[in-house]
Amino acid sequence: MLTVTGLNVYHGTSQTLKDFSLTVGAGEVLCLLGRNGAGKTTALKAIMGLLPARSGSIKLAGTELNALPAHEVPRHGIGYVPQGRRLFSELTVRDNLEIGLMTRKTSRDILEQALTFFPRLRERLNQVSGTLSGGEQQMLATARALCIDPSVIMLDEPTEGLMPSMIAAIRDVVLRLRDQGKAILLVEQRVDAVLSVADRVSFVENGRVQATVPVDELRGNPHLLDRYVGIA
Ligand SMILES: Nc1ncnc2c1ncn2[C@@H]1O[C@H](COP(=O)(O)OP(=O)(O)OP(=O)(O)O)[C@@H](O)[C@H]1O
Repeated sequence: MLTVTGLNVYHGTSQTLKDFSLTVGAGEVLCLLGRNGAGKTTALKAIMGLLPARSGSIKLAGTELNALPAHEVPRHGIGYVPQGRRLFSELTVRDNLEIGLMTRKTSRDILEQALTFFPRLRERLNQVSGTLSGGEQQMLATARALCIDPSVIMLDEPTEGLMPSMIAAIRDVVLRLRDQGKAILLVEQRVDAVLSVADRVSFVENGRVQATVPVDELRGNPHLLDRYVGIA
């Protein structure tokens, strides 16, 4: 469904993505795992058109997205939950979700569907989003991404700083979305979280995907974790 091929991205003269390639299918969770600075966030930003790629291809269901202006990319059905959530913190929960709806002019039914995943948000629609707990803010950022009715959802470290019960709640949502046939691209540092949610894992090192393995294979090969993330 989403196929990224040979992406090259620079920050100034420094090359941060080198021939970066991945593919994630409908009903699949692909996790990007790698050390700090490996290029995981850069990859998601480049897919969203937030960073220009000098070369390479980003295809969603056969449509080329590379070089589209950033505001066009979500309209093709890629939902993005950035690291740090990037909510409009002065606005209410409802307003943040409305902005999601406006992005792709999706119907109110989609908002209702998104809220079925997050009953806590439904109870707090009129609350100013900056006053939500960290876990609730993560839920809102995810719900906002769902408001564009995406076929692909990309989440950048969604469990960062959350307590275990919230981490479990986010994992359950990711698995339910996968079971609904969404393609999910997840950047996640916590190996336990990766093992519990991923179908396949792509190891990112120095701006490249060095290896992609099914998660079952990873369980039997702790040396891969040691090599690419320094933990076994
Ligand atoms: N705006 C920028 N200007 C210059 N260099 C940048 C910029 N943003 C990122 N980089 C560099 O690009 C490289 C990849 O960064 P990126 O944030 O993609 O890594 P990451 O794998 O997501 O790391 P982390 O796990 O720490 O979030 C790093 O060396 C980083 O310093």
